[in-house]
Amino acid sequence: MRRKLAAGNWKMNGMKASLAEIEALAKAHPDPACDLLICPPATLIAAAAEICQGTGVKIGGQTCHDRLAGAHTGDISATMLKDAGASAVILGHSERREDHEESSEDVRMLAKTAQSAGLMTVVCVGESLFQRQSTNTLDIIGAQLSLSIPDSSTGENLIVAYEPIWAIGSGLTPTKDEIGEVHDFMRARLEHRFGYGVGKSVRLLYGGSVKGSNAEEIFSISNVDGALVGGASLTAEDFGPIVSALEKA
Ligand SMILES: O=C(CO)COP(=O)(O)O
Repeated sequence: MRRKLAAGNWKMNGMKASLAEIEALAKAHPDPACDLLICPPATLIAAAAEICQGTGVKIGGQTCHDRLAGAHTGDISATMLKDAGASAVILGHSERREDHEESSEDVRMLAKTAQSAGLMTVVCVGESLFQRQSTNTLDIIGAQLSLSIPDSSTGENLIVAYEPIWAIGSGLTPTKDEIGEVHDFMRARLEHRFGYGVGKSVRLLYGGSVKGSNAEEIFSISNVDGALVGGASLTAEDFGPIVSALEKA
């Protein structure tokens, strides 16, 4: 049985004062029936990890470099994330694929390095609106999956997040059938590539305008093992109802 996961991606949001939200989340869910992960900006990782020690909340990074150390000004390595107390890292988010021109091949290198450093990797895939309207979405997702995910992946070090780019921060969400179609397809692809056991154990998250009001419906979809939440993960008040819906799913 895959343990469900509610993950929050704070993106470039959050100051020291925002650590109170993580503390409140941990307090509100002292013994959560699902895994909880918050990925704050890098500046808050060490302090957040300290606060979360002994709680059900884990802390993650939002990206890392494909080398573990060296002359790379401004970058952060997987081992640094680990050293700061992170146990996971989001890789290949569409905002990084676009803003930093990260290709799927780049994402695979990052994931390979992060996995070798002992981090859980949350690899993001998703189609643009243009791709959904003009081509076969499953072809896009299939190509991203095969190119972005390293062979070193297992059920313990890989999570895949399906985030349709047009649903991120837009208030738009795909229909239940559309999400189900992509998640069933991703499950079949992973089983085909890694074998039934590993393919079955990789958790698949949906991301894109998840809120307290639509969480229950999204979590009822087959092969949706949780969510990667942006805006609604920034406060305990908004994230709490999503966590509660997942605990009940
Ligand atoms: O990009 C996302 C999470 O990584 C989703 O963001 P929103 O939940 O704000 O749409």
